[in-house]
Amino acid sequence: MRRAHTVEQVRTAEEAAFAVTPDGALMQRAAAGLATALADLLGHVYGARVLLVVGAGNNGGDTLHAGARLARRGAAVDCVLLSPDRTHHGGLAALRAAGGRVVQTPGPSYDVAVDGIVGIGGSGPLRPEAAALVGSLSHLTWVAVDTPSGVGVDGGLVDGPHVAADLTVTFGTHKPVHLVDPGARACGVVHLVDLGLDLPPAPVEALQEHDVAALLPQPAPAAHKYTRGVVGVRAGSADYRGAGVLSVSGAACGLAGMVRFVPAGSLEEAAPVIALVQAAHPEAVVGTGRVQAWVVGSGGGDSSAEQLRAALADDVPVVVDADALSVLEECGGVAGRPAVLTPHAGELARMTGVPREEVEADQLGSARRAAARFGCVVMLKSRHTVVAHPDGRVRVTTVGPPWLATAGAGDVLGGLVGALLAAGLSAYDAASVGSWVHGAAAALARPEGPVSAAEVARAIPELCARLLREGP
Ligand SMILES: NC(=O)C1=CN([C@@H]2O[C@H](COP(=O)(O)OP(=O)(O)OC[C@H]3O[C@@H](n4cnc5c(N)ncnc54)[C@H](OP(=O)(O)O)[C@@H]3O)[C@@H](O)[C@H]2O)[C@@H](O)CC1
Ligand SMILES: Nc1ncnc2c1ncn2[C@@H]1O[C@H](COP(=O)(O)OP(=O)(O)O)[C@@H](O)[C@H]1O
Ligand SMILES: [K+]
Repeated sequence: MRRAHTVEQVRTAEEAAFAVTPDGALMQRAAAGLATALADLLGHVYGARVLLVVGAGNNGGDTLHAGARLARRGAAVDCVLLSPDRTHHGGLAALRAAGGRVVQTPGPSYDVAVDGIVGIGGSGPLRPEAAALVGSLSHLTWVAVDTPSGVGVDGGLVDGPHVAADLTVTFGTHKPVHLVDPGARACGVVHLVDLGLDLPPAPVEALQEHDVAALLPQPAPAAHKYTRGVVGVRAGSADYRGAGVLSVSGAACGLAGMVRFVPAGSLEEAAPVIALVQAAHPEAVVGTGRVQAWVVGSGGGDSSAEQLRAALADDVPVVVDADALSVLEECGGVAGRPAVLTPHAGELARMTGVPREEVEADQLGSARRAAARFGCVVMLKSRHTVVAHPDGRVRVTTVGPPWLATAGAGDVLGGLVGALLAAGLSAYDAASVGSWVHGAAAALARPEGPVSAAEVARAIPELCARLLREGP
C-alpha cells in the first residue's frame, strides 16, 4: 500500500523522531536520499551543473545539504537564495564549504534545477519573486524537494504559479498531493526516502499490485455459481444499445459466478439490446431473478429512474452509474445499503450543483464531500480516480494509461465493480480494486497505445490471473 499522510500527521511524527535522534540527523537522512536520487537522474555527478532554488525553511535546508553532497563529488552547484536573511545556516555553510556558489541570477544552462523553495510548511501558490524565477526557468528539468512548491500539500490543489516537477523526492511518507490530481500532475515521478518515522493510519492510500491480489475474490474449492455471487445489470436502452453490452462485459469478467441482464421496457421493446448482449455474452442470463448486487445506469436514458427504483427494491449492494446518477435523489438515494456511485467530474458537478471546473480543481475534497452527502462510496473517475468512503478515507488509483479515456470504458468499470460487490467485497474494496484492475487491464491490453472499452473488458481475466500467480 502506498500511504499518504497529512502535514499535521507528518509534523507529529517528526516531533517524536526529533526527540530520539541526534540533532540534524533526520535532515541528513533526507539530504542523503535526495542527493542519491539526483545522482541517479543525472547519470554522472562529476561535472554536472546543478541549480538550487532555496527558500527560508527546512525544505531549503534539505536542498542545501544535498547540494553540498553533490558538490563534494564534483558537481558545479549554484544556488539562488530567495530569503537570504533567513536561509538555513547549517545547509548554506555546508554548501559553501563544499565549493557551491551563491548566485544572484542563474547561469545560462543547468542539467537540473532543484526546488527547495517550500515543502510542507508552505501555503498558497508561489509568491511573485519565486514565481518569476521559476517561470523563467521552466525549460529546465526540475526536481522538487518533498513537494512541488506552490501546490497544496494536503488537498492537491493548484491555484496559481507553482513548480511543475519531473521528479519529486519526498521524505518519511507520501503526502496527499503526491497521489491526488491536479497536484499529482505537478509532482512527476515520485520517489520516497524513508526516514523511519512512526506514522498513524493514513487517510489517503493507493493500492499496489500485491494489495489488489490480496483483495481479489477467489472461488472456494467447492464453489458453485450462486455461492460466487450473481451480478445483475440494468443498463442499455434503444438509444444506447452498446452501453448494455459493455456493462455486461465488465460484469462478465469472471469474478462473479453469473450475470443477469435486465433491459428497460418490455421484452419486445428491448429485443435489439438483448440480441446484442446475447451475441457478445451468451453466458449472460436475460431477465429478473435473485442477485447479490445490481449495476444500474449506463446508457439507461429515460428508463434510468425506473431501472434504479427496481434495483433499489432489492436489499442488495448497488453500483449507480452514468444516467442513474442524475435520478438518484428522486429515487430516494441508496438508503444505507453498500453502494458505489461512479461519476466523472461532469456528472458529479451536475449531481451537486457545483461547476465542473471546481470539481476538477478539488478532486479529493469533491469526492469526500459527495461520499458524506450521499452516504456511500463515491468513485470520482479521472486520470487518478479518487474512491472516497463516507468516513473520509480515500483510495486513489494511479494506474491506467490516458488511452483509457475512451467511450464506454466507464460502462465496463461499472460492471466490474458490480461483479466484485456480488462476490462479497465491501463497497470500498470493490470500488478501489475494480478501478485498479480496470486501469491495469487497459495497460495490459495495449501497453503503449490505443485501447477500446471492449478490449479492456477482455483483458480483465488475464490481468487477474497474473495478479493471482504473483500472489499478495
Ligand atoms: N526539520 C527537519 O529536520 C526535517 C525537515 N524536513 C524538511 O522540512 C520541510 C518543512 O520545513 P519547514 O517547516 O521549515 O517549512 P518549509 O516547507 O521549508 O517552508 C517554510 C517557509 O516557506 C515560506 N513559504 C510559505 N509559503 C510559501 C509560498 N507559497 N511561496 C514561497 N515561500 C513560501 C515561508 O516563509 P514566510 O511565510 O516565513 O515568509 C517559510 O519560511 C519539509 O518539507 C522537508 O523538506 C524533512 O526533511 C525532515 C527533516
Ligand atoms: N487521462 C486519463 N488517464 C487514465 N484514465 C483516465 C483518464 N481519463 C479518464 N480515465 C478513465 O477512463 C474511464 C472513463 O470513464 P467514463 O468517463 O465513464 O467514460 P464513458 O462514460 O464514455 O464510459 C474512467 O475509468 C476514468 O478513470
Ligand atoms: K519544494
